[in-house]
Amino acid sequence: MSHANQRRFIIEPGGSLSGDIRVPGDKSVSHRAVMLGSVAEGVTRVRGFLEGDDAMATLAAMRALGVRIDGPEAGALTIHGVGLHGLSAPDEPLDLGNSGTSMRLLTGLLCGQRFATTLIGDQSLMTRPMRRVTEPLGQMGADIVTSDKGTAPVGIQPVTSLMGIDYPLPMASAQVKSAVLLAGLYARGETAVTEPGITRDHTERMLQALGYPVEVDGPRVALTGHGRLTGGSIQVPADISSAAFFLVGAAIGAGEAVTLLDVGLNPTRTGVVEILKRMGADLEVIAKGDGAGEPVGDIRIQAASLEGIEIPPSLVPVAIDEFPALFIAAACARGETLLRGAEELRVKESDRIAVMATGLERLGVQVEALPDGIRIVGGRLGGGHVQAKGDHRVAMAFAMAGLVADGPIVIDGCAEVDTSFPGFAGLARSAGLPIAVEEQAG
Ligand SMILES: O=C(O)C1=C[C@@H](OP(=O)(O)O)[C@@H](O)[C@H](O)C1
Ligand SMILES: C=C(OP(=O)(O)O)C(=O)O
Repeated sequence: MSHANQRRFIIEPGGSLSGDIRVPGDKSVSHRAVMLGSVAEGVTRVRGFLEGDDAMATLAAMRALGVRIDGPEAGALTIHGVGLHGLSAPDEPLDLGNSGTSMRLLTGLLCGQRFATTLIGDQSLMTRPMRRVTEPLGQMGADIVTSDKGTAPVGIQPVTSLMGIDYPLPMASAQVKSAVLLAGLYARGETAVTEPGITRDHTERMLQALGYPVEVDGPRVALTGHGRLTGGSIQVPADISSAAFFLVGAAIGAGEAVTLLDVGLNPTRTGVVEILKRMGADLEVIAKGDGAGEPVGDIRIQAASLEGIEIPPSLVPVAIDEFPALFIAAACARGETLLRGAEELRVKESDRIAVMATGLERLGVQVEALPDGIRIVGGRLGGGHVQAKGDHRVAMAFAMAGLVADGPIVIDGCAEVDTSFPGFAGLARSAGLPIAVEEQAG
């Protein structure tokens, strides 16, 4: 899971994107499909599963917890669900690699079990904050230990029961919301979470799609423990967070139109579309329907001259993973772009404000990192050597900058791209990005 190898991307100038592009399956939906399919009764068939390291870490964890899962084969999985009470103790700590979603959601799912589990991860994951989940889960009666700093290893001790809580989320986090709701499946009475801003609602949608009643009342989501999930079919849409790199690449470049196919259009994820539109992007969304509670469609986009904007705070949580890509769009826009209220970016796989600001400066962009955001003044992008610091989204964002830079861009620390977007470089090359990959044994 952790990448001993170093990977470098080199992007030569002069590329442009065109054509139809199908990016891999949605990472958030893939995690939830494996977790919920595992604790459902009967068989769940998943299609479009993301075969990236993060979702594969969740899959390996559920197997280690005694669930039989066939596949993945070309994105197809068959999960032989064991029911809410059918998981068994793993033989060793569960290694969740680079994946915050796996660690936080599994802490919720596993804290009401009658066996102990330890969760670990790679260097980046072992520094990410876990108290945000252990605190509310502790209020429910869970027995969880972290390091003094509130980081992994997460040691979960068995308990005989959990109690429901009514929890106001202190930050807009779908991972915390989901962890509490998953623990709520094992709790007495009602478990409710109220969010301060809209966050992705895949957990709620998938619980409902598998027959578990969930009550949604504005920002409050509630469920009652000890019900049943029933296995079903889950079609995972293409990941809008992966599509975002191509949306930005097409918007800033000089190519023809690009169409991103069968992308998940859940309104809790489409902030990137709204922000690009506000910046003046020429894009069209073609809705196609709904698969297991998740809306899907195509997004067609072509180059346009972009304007800097002030990003409305309400769009921050619904575009949270797309900011590295959006910062590249801002660097190519006319005028200034200002992002505030996005302090969560500092606790992702890297400190995305600091790492992006440093890289943009390297490319000659005028940028000011703020405690909770960034100010970017658009202009010409030069070539240069930047560090992705092992952050997949930073690596892919800077790769797209290569479409407009006037010299080559060299990006180090790109191996983790495989966590969310295996095959990124090949797909980007076939769409028109002159990207070369160098692997070095680390
Ligand atoms: O629930 C999820 O699947 C995710 C929630 C977000 O994290 P936070 O809950 O920390 O905002 C997001 O950044 C992450 O990539 C995936
Ligand atoms: C923040 C991300 O993921 P996670 O929290 O699961 O590591 C991401 O994919 O951008």
